[in-house]
Amino acid sequence: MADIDGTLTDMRRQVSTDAIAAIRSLPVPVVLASGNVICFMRAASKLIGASEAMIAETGGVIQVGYDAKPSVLADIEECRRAAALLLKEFPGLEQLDARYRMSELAFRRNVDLEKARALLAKYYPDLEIIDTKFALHLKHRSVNKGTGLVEVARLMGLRPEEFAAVGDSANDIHMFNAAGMGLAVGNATPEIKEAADYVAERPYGEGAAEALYWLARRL
Ligand SMILES: O=C(O)COP(=O)(O)O
Ligand SMILES: [Mg+2]
Repeated sequence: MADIDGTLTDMRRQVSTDAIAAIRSLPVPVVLASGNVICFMRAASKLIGASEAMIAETGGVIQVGYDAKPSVLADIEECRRAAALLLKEFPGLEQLDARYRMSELAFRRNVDLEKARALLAKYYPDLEIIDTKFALHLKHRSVNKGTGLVEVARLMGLRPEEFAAVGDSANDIHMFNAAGMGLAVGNATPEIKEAADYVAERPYGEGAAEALYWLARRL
């Protein structure tokens, strides 16, 4: 399982050719797991050479098979109602690729996160806001990359513990917990490094390649 932004990419979201080469060299399928929308994931998986199983919208959407129908695992309507409240309270808040989202909503990181979280806790306790360092995600607490991994593993006929996960930030913690092994890139947050079995010395895609080659030596 590989996170995309901040793990295979740099902060400009440009993918690392080192990370792509490492993914293609692995003798096991690589499932991309991201906060990105499913149409982006489908194209990214194909171009990178990852498997046909994908986790999008931080576990809210999964798809196994490029031409399969995506499974939407959380109801976006409650997120829409909460977003209307947040947009009223924080007029500068900017939504990201709203048209393509099916289970959660994403925003640019230009809001007072603590105030937004306090408002959400009061009116929408089943929702949370996750900061990935690339975007804020307004999502159901019931789904995450860990629940996505459990479901994708089931569909692939594998156990979640048979997976290793590589990631960088807050929305990767549940997949670290569900997978058998967690690998952090050098730029990962302290929380992710703490939860990892291996912490790469190098950051971003170079760190992902380093971690994946370390993993390959143990397969
Ligand atoms: O969509 C984001 O904000 C981050 O995406 P990621 O899960 O690939 O890091
Ligand atoms: Mg990331």
